[in-house]
Amino acid sequence: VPNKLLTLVLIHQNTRLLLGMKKRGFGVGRWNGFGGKVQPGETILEGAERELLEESCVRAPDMKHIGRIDFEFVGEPQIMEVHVFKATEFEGEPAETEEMRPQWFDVDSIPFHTMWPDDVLWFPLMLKGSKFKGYFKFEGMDKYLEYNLEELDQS
Ligand SMILES: CN1CCN(c2cc(NC3CC3)nc(N)n2)CC1
Repeated sequence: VPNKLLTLVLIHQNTRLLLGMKKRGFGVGRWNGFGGKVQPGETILEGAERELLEESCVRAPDMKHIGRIDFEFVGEPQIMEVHVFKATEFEGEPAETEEMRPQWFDVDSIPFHTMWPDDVLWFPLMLKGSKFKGYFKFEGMDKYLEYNLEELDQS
């Protein structure tokens, strides 16, 4: 079964990080970056740009691909392949949409208790500018059984 291609965009400006409260669908009730499914005929980057605009009303032309995390769920054959992007600049004003309610957080007070449980493990890599590759095996929505995370050489 081919992987499900998904995107996740974080906007990290100095000491603040833009997150959105997911208002419906997968991950509802958790703070996260912005993203969604990659559509046929678009690149992963185009998908990330499209979802960011749809979900937050901002554009981030400088977004860079910084990582990939594969998520397996016990009992589910399709792996979720999440491509993570980070941007520092953005155009427009973050605004609430049907999907997301945006809010700025200080990087020292990220609400990990109301986020996906994997985030506390890889957000530090994202914040310090590392490139990374990860794998998590989840059982249900709140627990992972296994994981690995590696920082990749930037050289
Ligand atoms: C389109 N979205 C983007 C974000 N994404 C996830 C998933 C995730 N953990 C996986 C166990 C679910 N953790 C974060 N931070 N984001 C799922 C798909």
